[in-house]
Parts: sequence; structure tokens; C-alpha cells
Amino acid sequence: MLHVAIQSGGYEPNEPTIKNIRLSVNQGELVAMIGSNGAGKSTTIKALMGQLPFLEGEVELQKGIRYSFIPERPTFYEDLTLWEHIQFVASIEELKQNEWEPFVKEWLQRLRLTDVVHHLPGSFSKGMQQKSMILLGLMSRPSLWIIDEPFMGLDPSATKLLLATLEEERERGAGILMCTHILDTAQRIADRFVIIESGTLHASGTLSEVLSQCNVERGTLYDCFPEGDE
Ligand SMILES: Nc1ncnc2c1ncn2[C@@H]1O[C@H](COP(=O)(O)OP(=O)(O)OP(=O)(O)O)[C@@H](O)[C@H]1O
Repeated sequence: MLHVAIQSGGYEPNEPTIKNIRLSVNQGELVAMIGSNGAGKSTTIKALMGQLPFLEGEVELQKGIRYSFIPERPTFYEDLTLWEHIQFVASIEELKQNEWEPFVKEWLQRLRLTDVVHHLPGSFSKGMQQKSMILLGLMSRPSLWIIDEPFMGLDPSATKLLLATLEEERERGAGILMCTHILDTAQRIADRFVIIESGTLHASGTLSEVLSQCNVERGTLYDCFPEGDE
């Protein structure tokens, strides 16, 4: 559902931040994008969402695909309560009230957000904000999720709930592209991996394929990276 072949992309002309990045996400598949700080993961996400000022290459989204994006730092409208955000999404997505309302109420309970639904999300904890973003993302029943660092700041229950939600979404047929530094979780849940280093594709494929491309005979994804600042 998503094919990306980026020749180069960046923030200033003739100063590419990312180069030669190819990746794809198929239906029901979870692809983990990993790499060191500053490697170019968020820049790649910006490129495939059409938000990068300079881009050469192709980003092909299958026709009719709806996607939901969860950024690394949740963003909300300052003056709108969570419920008003929900109503806003329902209106721009043209959702039918008799369909979205029961769906949202069930998810508000599952995410333990019912009691705060009339509060401003700006006052929420990081985990509550992340859960609110997930709820707003779920409303459009996306075929594709693009998620930047979803586990940062989540407590163990919220992490479990997020993992269960991603699994349910995958079973529903949604594809997921997820950036993360939590490599043991990525290794456990992802079907395929894309490793980006210094703005370029370092390895990609299944776990055994990327380990072999990183010359790791027996080990984990952590062994694809040097210790410290080498
Ligand atoms: N808005 C911007 N303008 C100019 N340069 C930027 C901008 N955002 C990021 N960069 C630069 O692009 C490079 C790649 O950053 P990016 O945020 O894509 O890395 P990342 O892999 O997502 O890192 P992290 O794991 O730390 O989130 C870095 O050198 C960064 O300084």
C-alpha cells in the first residue's frame, strides 16, 4: 500500500539529509524503521507525508488509502477539549454520528480517557496525549498507520494497550510503519525492518536478512549498532 523510493531529500536545496531510501509497507504488515539519533527517520517520515521542502524520488500511496499519522510529539488545538477534537475529526472525515459515537465511547473507556474527555489535551500527561492521538487516529479506520516513536513516555499498561491495538489493527488488515528505538519490542512485533544510518538505507528486510546485512551472525538488532558514539 506504500512504496517509497527516495533519491534525495532535505531541508535546504542541494543539502540532502536523506539519500537512496527504499521501503514498502504491505497490507497487514508492521514495518519498523530504526536507526541512531539524527539518522534521518523522522525526515523520511516527513518525506513520505509530503512535508519535506526538498525531495527527489517517488512516494506512492495506493489509491484510496486512508492513513493516520501519530507524530513523535502529540499536537493538539490549544482551545479544544478532547471531545471537540473528536467532533472535529468526525466532521473532516465526514463520519456518521451513529457509527463514530459508539466506537469512540468504547475506545475512550478502553484507553481510560472517559473522565477527561471534556478537558484540554494540552493539560494531559504524555501518555494520555499519546492515547488521545491514537483514538483520533483510530476514528478514520485507516488502512495505513505511520507512527513516530509510539512507546516514549508510556507506562507499562499503556504500552500493553498500544501493542494490543497495533495487533488488532494489523489483524484488521492495516499496514503499519513505525519508527522506534525500543529494539527488543520492534524485534518481537515487526514483520520487516528498515535500518537508516547517516541518512541512507543501511539494511532492510526480515530479521534474519537485516542481521546478515549487518554482519551479525548470532544476536539481536542491538548488535547492528556500535556502543556509544563510535
Ligand atoms: N526542520 C529541520 N531543519 C533542518 N534540519 C533538520 C530539521 N529536522 C531535522 N533536521 C536534521 O536532519 C537530520 C536527521 O534528523 P531526523 O530528525 O530525521 O533524525 P531521526 O533519525 O528521526 O533522529 P531521532 O532518533 O533522534 O529522532 C539531523 O541532522 C537533524 O539535525
